Order: sequence, then C-alpha cells, then structure tokens
Amino acid sequence: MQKSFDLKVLVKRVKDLRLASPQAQAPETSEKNRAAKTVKVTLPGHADTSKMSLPGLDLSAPVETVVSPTVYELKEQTEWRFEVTFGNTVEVRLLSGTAELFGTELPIQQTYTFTGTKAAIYTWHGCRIEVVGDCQVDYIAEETPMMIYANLHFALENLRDTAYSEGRDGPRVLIVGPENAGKTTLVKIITAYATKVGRQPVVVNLDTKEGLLSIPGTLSATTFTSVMDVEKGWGSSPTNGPSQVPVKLPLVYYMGLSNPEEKALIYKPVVTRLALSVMNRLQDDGEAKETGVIIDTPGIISQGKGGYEMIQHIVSEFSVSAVVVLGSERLYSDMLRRFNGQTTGAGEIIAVVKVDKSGGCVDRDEAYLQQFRQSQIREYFFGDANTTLSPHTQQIDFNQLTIYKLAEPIDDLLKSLMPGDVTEESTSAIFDKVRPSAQMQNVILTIVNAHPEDTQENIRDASVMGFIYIADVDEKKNKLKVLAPVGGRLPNKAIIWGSWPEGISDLM
Ligand SMILES: Nc1ncnc2c1ncn2[C@@H]1O[C@H](COP(=O)(O)OP(=O)(O)OP(=O)(O)O)[C@@H](O)[C@H]1O
Repeated sequence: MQKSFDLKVLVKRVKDLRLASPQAQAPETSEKNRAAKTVKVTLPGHADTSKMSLPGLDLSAPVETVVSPTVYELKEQTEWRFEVTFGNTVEVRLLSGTAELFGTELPIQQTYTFTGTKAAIYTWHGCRIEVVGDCQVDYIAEETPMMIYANLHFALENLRDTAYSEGRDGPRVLIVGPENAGKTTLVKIITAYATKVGRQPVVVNLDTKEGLLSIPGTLSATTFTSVMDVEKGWGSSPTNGPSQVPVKLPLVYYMGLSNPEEKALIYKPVVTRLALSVMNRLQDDGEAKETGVIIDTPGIISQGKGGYEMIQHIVSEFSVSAVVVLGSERLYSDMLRRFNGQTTGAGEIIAVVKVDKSGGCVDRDEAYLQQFRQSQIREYFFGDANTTLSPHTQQIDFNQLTIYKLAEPIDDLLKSLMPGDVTEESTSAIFDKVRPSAQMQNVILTIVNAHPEDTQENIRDASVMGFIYIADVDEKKNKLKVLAPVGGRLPNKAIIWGSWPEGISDLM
C-alpha cells in the first residue's frame, strides 16, 4: 500500500533534524576573529596605494578602520535574512545555539565569508550569531515556511521507507513554481535534510540559468553523499579544485540556451538522456535508489502551455512520483488537473502537493544574475578566494577545432511557406558546422564526449568533458587564443557553441 503524502502530521519529528553534521567539528577560529576587526579600506576616488610610493607623498600606508561586529540574538524558529553584493564581503559566525543555512547546519565558532549572496540563517531552537561587514539588506523574520519544508522532508522519508520495504525506487520529486519562488532553495533544504539523516539523494538541475556544480547553460545530476558548502551554495566539483567540503561528481549535459522553450529540439532529448543516466544510476546504487531523486526546474516552464508540455515530458522521463508546487495556486490547480490520479510506470499514484513560498525569496535583477553567472564561470577557470587554479592559455590553428553552433530556429513565416507537414524536427537542423570567426571572441565553448564527425544527435546527447574560453581570434593568421582549465593538447572531440552563457569580455 502506498502511504499518503501528508504534510501536517509530522511536526513533532523536527527535533530529529538536529543531528551532528560532519562540519560540526570545524576548528575554532583564532582569537583575533573574536575581537573587533581591523580591515584595510580604500578611500573613494583613490586607487589601492599600498604598492605605490611617490616622492614627497606618503601614499604607502593603507587607511585602517575598525569594524565592530554586530551580534544578533535569534529566537527559536526565526531566521536572519541577508543580502551581500558582489565585491563586498560579510563574515558570519555562530556563537551559541544551533543554526542552519538552507538546511546545512553551521558549526559553532566557524567563520563563513559571504559575497554576492542572498540567503537566510534559520534556527529551530534559538541562537546567537556574530556578523562583521555591511549587508545590503538584513533583517530578522519571524514567519517562515520552514516547518512545512521540514514536514515535506519527513513525508519523503515515509515514502522512502515504504518504497524500500516494497522493493521500489525512492520518490522522484519534481519542484515547480514561478521564477524566484524559492525552488532551488527548497531543493537545497530537502537535500541537506536527507543527507543529514544519512540518505544519498540524486539532485537534478534542469534550470540552465544557473549551474549546479557546473557553469550555466548545462543540465546536470549529482548524488549528494555529504554536506553542502555553506558559502558557495551547492559546493564544488573536481573541476573547481580542492575544497574543505567533500567534492561532488556531477554528470553534465550542455544545452547552450537560457530558455528551454526556445528550442525543444535540444531540451527534450537532453532531458531524456539525463533521465536515462539517472534512472540507471538508481539501479546500480542501492543508497540512491532508496533515497530517490529531487529535480529543480526553471521558472519559465511553470508559466503556461508550452512549459506544461515540458513538465509532462520531465514527469514521464524521470517517472516522477511527487510534484511539489511552490508559491502559485493557479499552477497547483493546473498540475492537479494534469496529474491527479495518474500513475507512474511502476504503478505509483503521482502526488501533487502545494507548499508556501518563503517571504524571504528575493527577485534578483538581471545585473545581479549576470554577475552570478560570471562568478560561476570565473570559478571554473580560476578557482575562488580559497582555491587558486592555474588555467592554461594556448594558440591554436582554426583547423584544430571542429565547432558546431546551435542552429537558429526557422521563423514562422518561412515555415508557413514550406510544403507538407512542418514540424520542428523536419525544419531545423540541430547544429551548423562553423569555421572560427571574430564573432567567437570572448565566448565559452563546450567540449563534449563525441567524435568531431559524429552525428548531430550523438553530439547533442554526449556528456560534457569541459569548457574552454576564446580569448582572441586572429582571422588573418587563422589562430585562436584559447583558455583551458588544463594544459596540453585539446582533445579531438566535437565542440559546441551555444548562445548561453553569454560571452565575458573581461575574464582574463
Ligand atoms: N528565506 C530566504 N531568505 C533570504 N533569501 C532567500 C530565502 N529563500 C530564498 N532566498 C533567495 O531568493 C532568491 C530566489 O530563490 P531561488 O533561487 O531558490 O528561487 P528559484 O525559484 O529557484 O528561482 P529561479 O526560478 O530563477 O530558478 C535566491 O537568491 C535565494 O537565495
């Protein structure tokens, strides 16, 4: 018998979430972190003068200022919400009590440094935190949907136990909702809670606007066996370099578009390919099979007809057994109408549940999102504040690369003039093979695990090997200046040029 998907009855089990996480043994920070901090600042209108020395002018001494830490006392079941701009840093330390950032527990006395972050530190039982630095916005919120999110976790735990006892796969959960409804945040929270109780969920990112352990423009899947990185969100993959938190190994596919509806001819087959790999993984990995899959989606597919077809496609490919609708009554009723009473291939009834959007969700403007994407790309090549990577630049001939550019969709007028039954498949090629050109300057290219002369379908369905950046194109000498994460010859593989993520002019 299938257990019901009930979000109300499990509140009492919240105390179970206070398990010691591996991070809880983090070393104490040094004494100097506890006192007021002395930081080096540069006065507006002045360059950093610490390395300059002009005769007669003493510009060598940096201006020092004392920043006093602020201590916040949080009552139980409240959260401190904060926003930090890019280029600014804020340090946060848990002084006493218990607290978590999107589900990941913070150890006492560990200092975390945030930049370009919008997040919240929640406490189930009350805590004191110390904050050093200027937040763009920060406040304490007393109303949060964390109890509902915890109950969602316990409802999933019930389904996992039932699935295990009946020899079935754990729940495959799809999170849908409008843009900025908190879908990714909810995925992080229920993933963190699952790993906290020893589960190993497979997390799938179908939102190409943000990368999960990869750069934007990709779809990926990763099994989470350990804690997430509090500062970076998801954490690091081996391509981001070593990390204090165990690195995760993502399986990545490239789509090269920000909006899946722009070219269903790419998105749907890549989703199918990823789903096949994930479902195979569940059969090979007992822990992942027991825990199941959590799928994040782009907000745009929750907006109406074309998007609903994508949702239908995802539900059938991943054999989704629970659809969680975040923050939209209308979407909830549309999903109920579409899936209520339907069963998965394995005969499970598809549950459709609605959960509240957090009042803390922030609408991110395009400038912030662009900086966020660029920071993900920068980190892929150069590492971050804690890890410095050494990418290599090399000059290569045009004919050393075989490049496939995503084909432009044929417009409706042209389609209407074409004879016969016109479908997207019959009118569009997937890629156009192109010769390097000046247009390619500053773009990111994707190397996939396919032979350069493979079929277009095989190239589209191949997993990603890595990314390169075109720093310069010399059309007279037929040469490209390429930045790659490692040195040596580029592999003889097909290379895809997509329109997403957009080029970066100042990467090097
Ligand atoms: N409780 C909270 N307090 C503060 N910030 C929050 C909270 N919940 C979410 N956020 C922030 O709000 C922003 C939007 O949330 P999130 O990325 O989870 O939404 P989304 O639905 O996945 O968005 P998209 O549709 O663009 O993928 C993020 O920057 C996230 O960190």
